[in-house]
Amino acid sequence: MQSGNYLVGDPLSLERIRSVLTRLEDTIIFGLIERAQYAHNPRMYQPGAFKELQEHGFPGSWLDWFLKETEAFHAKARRYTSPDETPFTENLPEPVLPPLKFPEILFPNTINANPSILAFYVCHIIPRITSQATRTLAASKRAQGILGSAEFEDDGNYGSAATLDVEVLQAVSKRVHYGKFVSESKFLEKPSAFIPHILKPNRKALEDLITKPEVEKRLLERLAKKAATYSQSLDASGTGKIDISGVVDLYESYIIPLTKEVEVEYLLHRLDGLSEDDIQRLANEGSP
Ligand SMILES: O=C(O)C(=O)C[C@]1(C(=O)O)C=C[C@@H](O)C=C1
Repeated sequence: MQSGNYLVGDPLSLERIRSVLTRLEDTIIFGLIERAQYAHNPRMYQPGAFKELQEHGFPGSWLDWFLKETEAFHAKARRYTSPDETPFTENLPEPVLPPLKFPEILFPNTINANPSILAFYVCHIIPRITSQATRTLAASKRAQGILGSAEFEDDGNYGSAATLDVEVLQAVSKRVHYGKFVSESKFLEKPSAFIPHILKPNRKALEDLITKPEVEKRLLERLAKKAATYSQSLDASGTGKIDISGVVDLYESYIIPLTKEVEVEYLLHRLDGLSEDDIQRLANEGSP
């Protein structure tokens, strides 16, 4: 897998976790650059827009269908038995192989941010990153004397575009849900700092504890550099193929805030079902 082997190394070292997040940046940026070659193709995201799918008994959108089919196949190869993978769809088939034994690193939880990821991707990211491809298509259609804005938005490459959408969504999902590992690592570093705000739930205090402004600042700077570099090296014309501020905004407005939401949500449930003695023991662990 492109983003590291979950079974290798200390899974709770913050350094290791951040290196996984950094590698996922590359996967996400490359995926977006590839997706931006194609037009927006809005009908891919509208439930019922393809009568062919409805005829096959599938009521969702073209993208929903791609997610369902891709995840069904990956589930059989036991992708979703791994604690760092979260599917977008439900009722997936059982793996054909016996389960792998994963070390129990995370506190049991049911956090799933995928509905929010899918919504912001479809409503904000896709229209923004494809606007350049749409403009190019519009110019070429205009040169051929074809007018009408619907034409500009749709290049008919539904299979290629949806394949890339699924890849980007899976990478973003993995990245955001890695917030659980970040939280576990930070919690175990100093349980006594978190426990009072979990027992008397205080989201703001927990968010302040997990927030590292200097890490976020470095990340956004690195991201702008990477997007500019990769975009140029992939584009023969040298004009750059992706809206760089769009990539930075994706992280600043959606990916980082959602990762933090996952971190806080995870912490709020970190003591569920533990006895007072267990909690006391945890609280004493981080103390001198
Ligand atoms: O690296 C961390 O400590 C994280 O919690 C991850 C992350 C991020 O999403 O990149 C989120 C919150 C922090 O403010 C910094 C970075």
